[in-house]
Amino acid sequence: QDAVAATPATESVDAKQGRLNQSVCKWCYKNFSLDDMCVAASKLGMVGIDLLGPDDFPTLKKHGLVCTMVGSHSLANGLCDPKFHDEALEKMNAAIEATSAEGWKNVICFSGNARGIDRKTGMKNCVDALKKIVPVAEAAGVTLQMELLNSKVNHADYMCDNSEWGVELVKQVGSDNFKLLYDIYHMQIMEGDIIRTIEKNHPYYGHYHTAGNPGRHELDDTQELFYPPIARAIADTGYDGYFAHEFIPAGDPMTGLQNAVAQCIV
Ligand SMILES: O=C(O)C(=O)CO
Repeated sequence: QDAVAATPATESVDAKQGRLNQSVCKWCYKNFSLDDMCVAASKLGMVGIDLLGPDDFPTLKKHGLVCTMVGSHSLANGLCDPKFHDEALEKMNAAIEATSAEGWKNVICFSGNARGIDRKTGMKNCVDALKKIVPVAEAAGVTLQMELLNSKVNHADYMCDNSEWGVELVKQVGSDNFKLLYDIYHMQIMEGDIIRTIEKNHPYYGHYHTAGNPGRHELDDTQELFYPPIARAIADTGYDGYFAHEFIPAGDPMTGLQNAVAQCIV
């Protein structure tokens, strides 16, 4: 059977059989309650759900799941622009506290949009903000993760839109508690060369997101990324963080999720 072909609904899929700790983003399943998503994630052997906040934590815990990436500040109003520093840092602080209280690991952050700020100045602004908050994250045992997003299709003007800029930022911040969220869909759009890039930069990547490209839908054979070897390459780096699916289902949502999980059991 082809690796991307649909797994028969009768066949059970258990992510725990593979090396990657799989997770899923709730925002892609707007018609499902969090309770229903937790049931589905547990059934597929996933360890948790991405991009939620403290109000959602009791539901996750009821199902024995973790929040694999906790939300914080706005994506467009981020750390490259000093006018958003106070608001972003306040939200990151609160997210770090809530995450650490559960013994969980990750809080997301964003460069935000450039709004005319050049990349060198934007990096300095990000470093200034991160140097203030990274000690808080270190003390809490939490990793802040800046997401790499495409600025071509979905997030025009977003500054942290390529690995080279992101990796340089991680080097300048210089803490194990600040890494990049490497979104495979977004980076396929911006730079491609996915497996080689992961092999080269994996120490700087602390979290992964998936989706098919083009379209940001299922990891099926209508799109160009072949996920089994990508997942294998990530596992082969010795990665022990989380690997979260973040595609918007075009077909039956739970069939698509089951197929995605099955392909990434490596
Ligand atoms: O909003 C997006 O495009 C994201 O990938 C957030 O994780």
